[in-house]
Amino acid sequence: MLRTIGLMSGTSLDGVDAAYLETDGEVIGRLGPRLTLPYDQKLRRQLRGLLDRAETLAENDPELIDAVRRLTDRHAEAVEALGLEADLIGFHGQTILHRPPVVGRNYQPFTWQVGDATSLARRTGMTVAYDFRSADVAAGGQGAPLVPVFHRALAAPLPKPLAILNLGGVGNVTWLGPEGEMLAFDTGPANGPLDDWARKHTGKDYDAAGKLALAGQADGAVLGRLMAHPYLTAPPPKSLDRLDFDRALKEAGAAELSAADGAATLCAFCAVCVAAAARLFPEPPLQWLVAGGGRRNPAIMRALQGALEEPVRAVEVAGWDGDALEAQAFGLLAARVARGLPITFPGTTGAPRPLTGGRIVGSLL
Ligand SMILES: Nc1ncnc2c1ncn2[C@@H]1O[C@H](COP(=O)(O)OP(=O)(O)OP(=O)(O)O)[C@@H](O)[C@H]1O
Ligand SMILES: CC(=O)N[C@H]1[C@@H]2OC[C@@H](O2)[C@@H](O)[C@@H]1O[C@H](C)C(=O)O
Repeated sequence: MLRTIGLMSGTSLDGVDAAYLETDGEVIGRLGPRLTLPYDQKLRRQLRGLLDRAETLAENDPELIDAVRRLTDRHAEAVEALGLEADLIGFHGQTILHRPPVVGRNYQPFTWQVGDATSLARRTGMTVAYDFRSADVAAGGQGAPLVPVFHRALAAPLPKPLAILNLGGVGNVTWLGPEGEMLAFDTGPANGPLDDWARKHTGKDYDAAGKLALAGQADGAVLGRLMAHPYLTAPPPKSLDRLDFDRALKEAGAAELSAADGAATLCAFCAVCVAAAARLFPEPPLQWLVAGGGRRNPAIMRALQGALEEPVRAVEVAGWDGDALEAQAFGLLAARVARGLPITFPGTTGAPRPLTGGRIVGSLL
């Protein structure tokens, strides 16, 4: 078993999650402590600015260089705060642009995670695995989601079929079949647009406990227009950029709604996207286990249970830590990179065959 520390900076741009995990890349041994180090407002604003202009951003942009330095420092602080020795760090970095292959779209597929792996390795004295997505995109895959192989290992003892749903800035789901089959893809927007909405209408970073959304009513007309978005019925593989639905939300008239109704509509849309995802599964799951910050929003959880037939529960019912799964996943993925095991699959990213990926810096194992 390798002692790993997984580090994930998600699309919500709120901070870095760090988790300790012992694994050989296939089986999960000991799960250790986890923590989140939040970003200060300056770094959040910087990252958001980079996301907004990522299409035209130069690699030597001074704002980018400064943000990468701060981001990497915060990751090193997270490793130091865990206070544990590890053989290997799994460093996802921050996605600032994700342009996966899409049928009918004529661009060069590209995915961009920022973060300085070399300086993280130097500062922590540990070997660092990073750049988990680009080999998959280069081979024609979506480059996301990457967590399914970890979900499969974690859920090994649970009855199947099973759906594991992560509600971060974007939603992603892993369907696990009885024979170890994996089908995974991004469902649609989750907390991302809701956070933007809360920031605009309340000045807060997010709608805590869904208070704003619970005071409103989902708008049927806006929801109806959003439901017609072709992404919902497109067959997997598929994945999203954090900002992919911004134009659709504007065109559907979401901006004209009251603060509370807008929030309720966004929660309902998150649930509608998940229900649409369920129609793409080979067979219905026995239950839904929900991870990520969205499981703390009762407006989202209520809308989900209303939209789905099967029981919907936070992953804590399985004894998992719903704030840790993504970071833990990058510990396992790092071990797979180090051992030369595949990290992406036809059923997860649409890779042409199980593919290795990722790069390593530091003293090799
Ligand atoms: N108490 C809460 N009430 C309501 N919403 C919450 C609460 N706590 C967290 N959230 C939501 O969860 C979001 C953070 O979720 P999470 O940390 O899973 O996202 P992420 O890892 O950055 O994203 P991704 O999985 O897309 O990479 C916050 O931005 C907020 O919208
Ligand atoms: C390109 C990118 O960073 N995608 C993230 C994002 O956040 C959630 C969803 O969209 C998921 O596809 C992915 O993250 C997780 C960790 C994944 O790859 O499995």
